[in-house]
Amino acid sequence: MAQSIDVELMAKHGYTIEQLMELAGLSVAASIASEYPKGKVVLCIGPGNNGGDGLVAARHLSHFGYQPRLYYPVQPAKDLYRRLLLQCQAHGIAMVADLATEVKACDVVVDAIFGFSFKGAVRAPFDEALATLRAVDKPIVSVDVPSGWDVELGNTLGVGLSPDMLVSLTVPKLCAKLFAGRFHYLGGRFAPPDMAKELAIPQYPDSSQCVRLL
Ligand SMILES: NC(=O)C1=CN([C@@H]2O[C@H](COP(=O)(O)OP(=O)(O)OC[C@H]3O[C@@H](n4cnc5c(N)ncnc54)[C@H](OP(=O)(O)O)[C@@H]3O)[C@@H](O)[C@H]2O)[C@@H](O)CC1
Ligand SMILES: [K+]
Repeated sequence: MAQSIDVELMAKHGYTIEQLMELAGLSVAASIASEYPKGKVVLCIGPGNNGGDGLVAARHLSHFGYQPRLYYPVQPAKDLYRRLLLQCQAHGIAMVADLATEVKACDVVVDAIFGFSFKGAVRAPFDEALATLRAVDKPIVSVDVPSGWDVELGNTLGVGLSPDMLVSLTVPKLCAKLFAGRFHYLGGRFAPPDMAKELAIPQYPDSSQCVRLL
């Protein structure tokens, strides 16, 4: 379902993954700016497109006056991610290695580790990262799907995060029904009108990149 929306947007409507990722990441930063005061944000970046959304969000958060830092333990050689990381570095966004220490000193944590393609037991080094984040007392903002959750069934493995904010992209995934945090936002404002109608996507206010659902 989630994957088929992506395919339709790209194969049928002419979008590129770079465009979708840019709008997705911008909407994550806009959602954060709607609810959390400016401060230190640690963004946990995974190895796929969910992580790419996080790299984009970090850059926009820096423009919005936040102090983002990246925990990015596995950096695939893919050109798109390499360029997004270069852009972050050009914005002076630091990389951090010790997640447990960093989260103690930050105001908000962004979970951009896994999205809708997560499956199976969590492999290193993300097993430890998720354990650290499960114990954290700072608000966590999950991008699209709380990491460790099955996209439809939720936290069936018992290793998933319990975010304070969930930013669903395009449409909430089935697991969003189980979200128990304070803020549920929708972002990724890219569906053309017919698709928006078919998927019953809520109206975004004016020029906003995000809309609060809960
Ligand atoms: N229109 C939209 O909705 C848009 C969606 N977008 C975003 O894309 C996201 C989906 O991205 P995605 O398909 O790249 O996969 P994602 O969830 O990031 O993870 C894959 C990576 O994780 C790894 N991995 C998997 N399981 C693992 C495990 N158990 N333990 C350890 N590793 C594991 C897996 O490794 P592999 O299994 O391939 O070795 C691979 O490297 C989506 O949720 C949304 O945020 C926007 O960017 C654009 C518009
Ligand atoms: K996530």
